[in-house]
Amino acid sequence: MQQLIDINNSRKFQNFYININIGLKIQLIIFKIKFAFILMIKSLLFRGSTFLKQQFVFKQVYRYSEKEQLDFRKQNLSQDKQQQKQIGYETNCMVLHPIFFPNKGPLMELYLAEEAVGLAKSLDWNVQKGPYWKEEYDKKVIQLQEEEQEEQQIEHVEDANYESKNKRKRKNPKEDNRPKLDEGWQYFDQTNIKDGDYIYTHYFKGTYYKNGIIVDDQSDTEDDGDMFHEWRNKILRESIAKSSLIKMKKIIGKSFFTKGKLMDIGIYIKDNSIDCVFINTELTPTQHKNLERLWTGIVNGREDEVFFKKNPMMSSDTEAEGDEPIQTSDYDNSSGKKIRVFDRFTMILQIFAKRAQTQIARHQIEVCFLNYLKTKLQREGGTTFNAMYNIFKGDLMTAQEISLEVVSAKSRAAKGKVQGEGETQLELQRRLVNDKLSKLKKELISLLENQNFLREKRKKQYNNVPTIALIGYTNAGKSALMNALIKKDVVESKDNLFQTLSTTSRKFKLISGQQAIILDTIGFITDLPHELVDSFQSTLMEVEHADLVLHVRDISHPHTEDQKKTVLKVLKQLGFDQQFYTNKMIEVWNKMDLLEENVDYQSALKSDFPVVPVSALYNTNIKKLTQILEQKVNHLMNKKYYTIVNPLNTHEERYKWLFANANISRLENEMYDYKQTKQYPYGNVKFQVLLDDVTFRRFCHTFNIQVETNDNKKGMPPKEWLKGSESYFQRMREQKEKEDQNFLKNKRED
Ligand SMILES: Nc1nc2c(ncn2[C@@H]2O[C@H](COP(=O)(O)OP(=O)(O)OP(=O)(O)O)[C@@H](O)[C@H]2O)c(=O)[nH]1
Ligand SMILES: [Mg+2]
Repeated sequence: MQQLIDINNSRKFQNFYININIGLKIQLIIFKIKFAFILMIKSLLFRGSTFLKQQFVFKQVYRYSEKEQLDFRKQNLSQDKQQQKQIGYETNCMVLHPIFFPNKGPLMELYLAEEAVGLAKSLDWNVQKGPYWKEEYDKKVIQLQEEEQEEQQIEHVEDANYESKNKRKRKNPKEDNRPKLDEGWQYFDQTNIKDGDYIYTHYFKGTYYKNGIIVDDQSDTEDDGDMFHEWRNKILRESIAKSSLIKMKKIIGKSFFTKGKLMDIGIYIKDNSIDCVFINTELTPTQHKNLERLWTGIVNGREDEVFFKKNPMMSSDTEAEGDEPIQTSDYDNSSGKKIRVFDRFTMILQIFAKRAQTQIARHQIEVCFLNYLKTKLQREGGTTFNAMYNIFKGDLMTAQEISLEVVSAKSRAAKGKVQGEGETQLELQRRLVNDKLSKLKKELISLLENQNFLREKRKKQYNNVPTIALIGYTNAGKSALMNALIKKDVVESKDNLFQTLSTTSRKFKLISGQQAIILDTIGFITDLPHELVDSFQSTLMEVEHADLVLHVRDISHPHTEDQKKTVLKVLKQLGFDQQFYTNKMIEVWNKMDLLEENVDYQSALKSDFPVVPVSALYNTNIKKLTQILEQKVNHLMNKKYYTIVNPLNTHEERYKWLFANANISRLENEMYDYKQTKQYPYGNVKFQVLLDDVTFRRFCHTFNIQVETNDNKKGMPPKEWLKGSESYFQRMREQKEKEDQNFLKNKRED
């Protein structure tokens, strides 16, 4: 029994034991599952929180509304200005123009140096004289100038009276020996200016009245009238440019300059309290970084730490012993004054970033900046971003955004909150740059599509309104010419490189009263960094669709021919074909008032393109230019004067149709005849009207009317223009014939 009981007990116990065992196992499994679940939830929560945090930070970075984005630059600009005023701080810049072998010739190099000074002035910086004054170089320039003068004198000896005649002519304009000009053309003469003309001068704008100018208050800006401004004073400007020339016998890979030059410049920077150095070439990221570090070191009295003996391990075939400055690894550059270095790209991009107003222009510049930053980050690494951020922080949204995000990521990492993500700072920067780049590119495409759509719509709506685009080298006077043509001060014209950055369009009336649209565009420059060519392309898209293109040239500029070549080269780079130039282009020779000799009209008219010499500042030949525009536009759009006879009873209806559908503002030579005839029982009206043939046919079709056409040659282009394009086609024909002959000859020889 006991056994039984025992057995029972043991069974019970066994059962009990088994039950417990199973329960425990189940509980253990449940516990394990619970544990795993908790772990999963925990990790999910953790990941979620970091994700949320990222999202939050991301949102925090993109917290700017559209309006705030647009206001962003304005705020920064005003803050910068206030800060500058408070501490009386202005940027002291030194320009260096390196001359490599083979150089472009002394005069050209000097001109490029002058242009570099102009770029620095465009940012309103004080430009200091550079440390290099090469007498030998200067002598060459003088020698060349003397040679030129001698050549001119030899030419003039042939006409012994030339000089004296010329002097007399200038003293007494009444006794005019200059060749007579065709009707409408003018020599530049202050006496051409009439009361009521609107005048633009370097220092103010206003209406000419009784030998004086009534100054336009609005034009009287803060810095106007500063005659001692180094950029406006030609002699000062030239001397600064000359002192900035540096002959480069060799280029050092790491630091660009040799050790000796680096020391010289560094000491000069220190002695002259210079804040930044603009080197007019493209620097590699390493050169850029090293130059900043080395000069900052010298300025802060740590030159001994900056240089030490050449490292024997570093071999170099091309560089002389001791030329390469090598930085000590523990060299600390964080305290003291910081010297900034800019190259051509960072300089031009800065100007663009400061000036761009429209949303498209701002997007283009941000994209350009990010593309540049991307390649720099790839080649150099994390520290590049700080250097770039310092330059662009006030002007570019993306620079600000990336910096904010990097800083917040750093602080998160410092608190140990996002450990394990495994993303280094450089990777984070690269990711951010790529993300923002693709986002901005998408936005830019949609903005451009929208612009295209609007342009097409406008084109359909105003299909008979001609578009005239102004293009040309920067500072040639495009904006001044636009103001002169419209007779209003609509765009800012200043003695600054890249004053205009985005395309501005305005309507104005041609001589016949027909409306035209005029476009002011961004100026071109020699050696435009290739990264910026893309942003030029979309800015100039409007030009491609223009009916007529005015190439505005500063004809008084000593390098006007080089500037012309640059403009044509950039146009070619941008994909404009030869057809574009031969059919649409007129050359406007601006600033003729600054020429020492009068324009030789006969030779001007022999040029390949039709030429119109003007002075936008003094309104010389502006009226003639509008006449020429009218003629050329009429020719290109096939517009003619039609003489139309309307029966009097239907005249009102047809008259209204013409005003609504044709681009006209008046009927010409209207003659009412009230005589009742068989053909016109209520009398008739005869008039002339300027129409393109499509509108004319539409008019005939709508009213089923009889017309007499009278080609009175008002809309025909001057003969010289046809000559211009003829000579081009002639040349092309000759070239083709030559090629054919060569081809045949080669074949025969074979
Ligand atoms: N003497 C003289 N100066 C002129 C004439 N036309 C323009 N200028 C001056 O040339 C400078 C540049 O003129 P802008 O109209 O700004 O030139 P731009 O081609 O629009 O220049 P960007 O917009 O910078 O490309 C200004 O200081 C003008 O006053 C002219 O016919 N004669
Ligand atoms: Mg302009």
